[in-house]
Amino acid sequence: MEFVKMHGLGNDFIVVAGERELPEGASGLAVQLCDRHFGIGADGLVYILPSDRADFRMRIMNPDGSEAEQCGNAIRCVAKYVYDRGLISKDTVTIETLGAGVQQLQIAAEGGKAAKVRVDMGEPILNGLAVPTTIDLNPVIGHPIAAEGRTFHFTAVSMGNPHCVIFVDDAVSFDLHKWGPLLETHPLFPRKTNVEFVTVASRTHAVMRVWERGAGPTLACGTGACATLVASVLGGLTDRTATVSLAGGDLLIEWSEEDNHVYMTGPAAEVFTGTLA
Ligand SMILES: N[C@@H](CCC[C@H](N)C(=O)O)C(=O)O
Repeated sequence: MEFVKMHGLGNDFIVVAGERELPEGASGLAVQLCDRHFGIGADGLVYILPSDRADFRMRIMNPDGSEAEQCGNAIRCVAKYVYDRGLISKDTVTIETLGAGVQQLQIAAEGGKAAKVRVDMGEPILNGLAVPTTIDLNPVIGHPIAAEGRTFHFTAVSMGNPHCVIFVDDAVSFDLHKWGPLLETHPLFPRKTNVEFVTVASRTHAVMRVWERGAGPTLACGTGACATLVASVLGGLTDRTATVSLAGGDLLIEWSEEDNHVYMTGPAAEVFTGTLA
């Protein structure tokens, strides 16, 4: 099996192309290959597949073997993979996702290789039951969530996958490893959730740290950055365009008033290629 190791701001993936469908056993393979000691090591196993609705289709498995509906950093890597290998002859590409429909991506190249990608991430889902949470409100803003004697307040956003956004005094020093897993598996989120801890620095800048569903702490989360911007706008904390700073670097996020879509711009990088015996 040929693979390419890629990343978006340090959120890293094993990317496999050439299959027609998600292979049986992909879940077990993700657990094995994503392991950082006994495998290749990655935050996800990504398959690039043919689509009858778009140029390509993406499926992504988390390191715990669960399948995610969408991944903002992986979709930029998929665009880079197909652009750099000449699988598309234009600087736009459409990619079908499991949970966020078909997305349009615009590639900015440097020296013939994709360097940055702007992704139309679609409309955020704010209906509590649709995120999904167990809360029948639309939207769910500043709702209490209690764990181990502490109560946080969260905004629920789905970008195809669920996010629980919590504003804190200092996202960088926040105890992600303690609270992340408790909130990821909280009963308010029936399909578990990604958890973002956010500090707003200015109207155009938020700092975020993420605990990802099925993956734990990662250096960046594209859908999480989109959910962060949406929650910040809903809370009146930022403008509709802002930079979200993650441990691995910055993403520019825009929530358009015109079409209600969220647009994410950021880099994608290839690290090495390999063959699995
Ligand atoms: N890193 C991602 C999100 C990957 C999926 C997530 N762990 C989930 O289960 O929803 C991103 O960049 O969006």
